[in-house]
Amino acid sequence: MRVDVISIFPEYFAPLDVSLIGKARERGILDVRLHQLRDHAHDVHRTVDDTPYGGGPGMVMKPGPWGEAIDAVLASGPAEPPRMIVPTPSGVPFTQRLAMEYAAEPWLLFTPARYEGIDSRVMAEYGARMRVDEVSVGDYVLAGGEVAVLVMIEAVGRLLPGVLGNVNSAVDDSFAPGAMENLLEGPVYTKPPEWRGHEVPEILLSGHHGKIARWRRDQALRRTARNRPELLAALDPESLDKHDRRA
Ligand SMILES: COc1cccc(COC(=O)c2cn[nH]c2)c1
Repeated sequence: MRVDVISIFPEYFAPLDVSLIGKARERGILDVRLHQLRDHAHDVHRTVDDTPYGGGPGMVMKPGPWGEAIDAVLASGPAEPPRMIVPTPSGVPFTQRLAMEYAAEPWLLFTPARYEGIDSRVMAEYGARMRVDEVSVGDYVLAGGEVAVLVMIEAVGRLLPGVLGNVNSAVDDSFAPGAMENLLEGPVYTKPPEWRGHEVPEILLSGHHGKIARWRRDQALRRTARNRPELLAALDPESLDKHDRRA
């Protein structure tokens, strides 16, 4: 997969050189290319923002530099354009399902904004010839979209074949489509069996896989009911068996 990122702070993406994503890049599974937006702002101050039409606080990112930067990326790749992803609080929610959809794409282009956002004509211009998604990683406002891009690249990158050692861990993710979809992960434990007076739940040491699966599902239901009750409401009642209703 090829991933292009245009930003005025390319140094924000240094974390993509380490760990899981770093290794995926070394192994050629992921090809991440960073571009400095200011290289496409040609005034003496390399200005990328200006005051908003219609007034209001803050600054808006100018269309000119973005247009030139995006054109340069498109010209450097295959004829089939990338999916363009604009991180914004005003976007559709970024979910595991969307991460899986992106993981199937050959080419992604991330355009993280600073200030109050990008002149809307940029999305209109490119939306005419490719998929442009405005995506939110949460209901809060960041100073810029760079951190949101790191979140999405990590969530997508870990799904690429060969990136995660244990392929099951991605399939078993909470929020991954399937039996446990929309349930939060329950508690996890490892050695030692007793730590500072805290014991590991007996059931997990029993080797009885049926009971262990049942216990884990109960724990997932309890945690979901406590932390994300709205996810339970979304659960299809059919997917809850008679045991669940008791939990
Ligand atoms: C494109 O317009 C804007 C405007 C304001 C901030 C940002 C940066 O993104 C976020 O703050 C964000 C992304 N998901 N959740 C929060 C982009």
